[in-house]
Amino acid sequence: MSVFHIRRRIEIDAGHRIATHGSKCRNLHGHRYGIEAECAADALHDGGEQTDMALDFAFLKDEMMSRIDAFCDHGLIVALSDAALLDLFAPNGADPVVWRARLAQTVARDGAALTSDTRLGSKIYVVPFHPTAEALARHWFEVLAAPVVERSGGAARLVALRVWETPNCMAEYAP
Ligand SMILES: Nc1nc2c(c(=O)[nH]1)N=C([C@H](O)[C@H](O)COP(=O)(O)OP(=O)(O)OP(=O)(O)O)CN2
Repeated sequence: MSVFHIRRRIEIDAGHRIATHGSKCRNLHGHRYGIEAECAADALHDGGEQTDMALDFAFLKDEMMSRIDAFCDHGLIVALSDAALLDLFAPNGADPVVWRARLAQTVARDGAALTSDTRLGSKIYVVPFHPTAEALARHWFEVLAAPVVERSGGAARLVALRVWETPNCMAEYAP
C-alpha cells in the first residue's frame, strides 16, 4: 500500500449514447463528465523540479488534457459497433461501410479513433466498447497509465480512474 496518493480532476463536455441500454440512455445525449485520476507513490522525489512531490499536478493535468480532453471534449463518443449512429456521420459521397472499416482499422491499431472528417465536420471519438462510465474509466486508465509513470520518472503510478456521468453517478476502474 503506497503512502502518498494524489488526485487530479478535469471536466469535459461530450455526447454519447448506449445503444444497448433498455431505457433513456439509448437516446443521444450529453454529459459534463468529471474525470479523476488517482496516482500513488511509495516515496517522493528527492531532487529536481518535482522535489517532495509524487508527480507534479501540472504534469498530470497536461497528460489528461492532451490525451482525454483533446480527443473527447465537445465531441461525440461513439461505439464502433453502433453502425446506425456512425453512418449518420459518414462524409458526403463516402461509402459508409468502407468509411467504418477504415475507422475499425484505426481503432484496432490505436485503441480508439478520432476524426472530424465527417458529414458535418463534427468531432467523433470512436471506441471499441459501449461508452458507459465504467468502460470509459477503463479506457482512460489505459490511456494514462504509461504517461503517469513516465512524467513522474517512475515515482508514481496510476491506481484509479473515476468518471462522473452526472453529479450523482460515478464509475471507478482500479485494477
Ligand atoms: N452502471 C451504469 N449505469 C448507467 C450508465 C452507465 O454508464 N453505467 N449510464 C446511464 C446513462 O448514460 C445516464 O446518463 C445516466 O443515467 P441516470 O442515472 O438514469 O441519469 P439521471 O439523469 O437520472 O441522473 P441524475 O444524476 O440523478 O440526474 C444509465 N445507467
